[in-house]
Amino acid sequence: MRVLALNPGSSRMKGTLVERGVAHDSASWPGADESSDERAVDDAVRRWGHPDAVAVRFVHGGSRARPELVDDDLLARLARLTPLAPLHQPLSLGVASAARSVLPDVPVVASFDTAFHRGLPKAAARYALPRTWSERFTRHGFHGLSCRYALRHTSDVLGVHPGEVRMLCCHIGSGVSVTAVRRGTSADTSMGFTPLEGAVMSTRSGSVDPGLLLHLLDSGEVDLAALADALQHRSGLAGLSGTSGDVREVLAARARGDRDAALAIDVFTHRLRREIGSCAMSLDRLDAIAFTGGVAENQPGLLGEILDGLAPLDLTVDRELLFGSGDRLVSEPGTGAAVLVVESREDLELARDARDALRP
Ligand SMILES: Nc1ncnc2c1ncn2[C@@H]1O[C@H](COP(=O)(O)OP(=O)(O)O)[C@@H](O)[C@H]1O
Ligand SMILES: CC(=O)OP(=O)(O)O
Ligand SMILES: [Mg+2]
Repeated sequence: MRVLALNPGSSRMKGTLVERGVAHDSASWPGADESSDERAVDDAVRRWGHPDAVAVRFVHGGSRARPELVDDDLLARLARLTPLAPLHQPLSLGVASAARSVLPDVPVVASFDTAFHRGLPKAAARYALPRTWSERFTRHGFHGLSCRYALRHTSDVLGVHPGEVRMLCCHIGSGVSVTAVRRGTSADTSMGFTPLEGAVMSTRSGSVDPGLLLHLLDSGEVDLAALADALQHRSGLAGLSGTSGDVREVLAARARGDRDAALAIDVFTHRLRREIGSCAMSLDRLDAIAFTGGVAENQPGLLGEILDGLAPLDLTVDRELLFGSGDRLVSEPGTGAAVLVVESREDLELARDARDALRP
């Protein structure tokens, strides 16, 4: 089966043609409005021909545990989740609709980041809110397709069944999250009801004292729309450094001696280590830590800074391997938890989901 896997990110849309589990070619297109979605799908078809299926990554699937075939009803239901993932959901809805109109005879399958975290124990999934809220508004977790691939890859490298691996998956891209994986599922994760919770991100704040948010609203400093805009688009590395939030720009500014950029990186790495430390406590032992996502894959220097601050985890990282390229084990063998850098292959997981969803 030839699957066109589409992964709309906040900065760009990535597409891959996957045939029988093997990625043939990938491309990316700038996002994102209706016409650019159609252009991207048109371009993918021109490059790679008609696929047998299209798979689209949706960050938020609510409580859905499995991929689903897209129809008008599903799109309408997923559109209701847009306020919970405003940087991502509209892009996925847009490109799924574009795929249906460009390829009317081809099935389109929606895959959900949230599905991997369906097994979150209640202790990790619940917020300590009044009962009527704590049952309705639970922690979902995101970057699930990325975690699933990282688990698959890590268990291959370690030579053990995925169900036996106790690991952390640290996804460091525009969005940043840490997930503890046990028995093949999520034991805890840093993102919550929305992909705004947890670590500091490119433009997202990550966790902020809810008391501060109440104060900002109550004091009239901002209204709800301005607060949402600030937390989603103008916080994180962008807010602290005064750049776009692209890690490359922040690191370049720090190298020029910019103090705001240096502080932004310090806050980013500090808060990420805190999430790593707290997720590690959900595991009875730590076999591996996998680092994945655009920043982890391309910025070994910054990854080294993060790893340098993880002394209590007793990791032994080989600097030469760290500064290598491609998927690699960067820890010294036989010295505690394995440390891996893994390319985020959400595209392969998307294709797998499409095959599963369409299997007769
Ligand atoms: N050499 C590089 N190439 C691409 N992205 C890079 C590179 N170095 C750092 N990055 C960072 O990776 C981020 C994108 O990561 P990615 O996982 O593709 O994010 P997303 O899927 O959320 O858009 C960019 O914000 C950028 O800061
Ligand atoms: C969930 C999320 O933040 O995804 P991304 O890193 O692709 O923006
Ligand atoms: Mg991504």
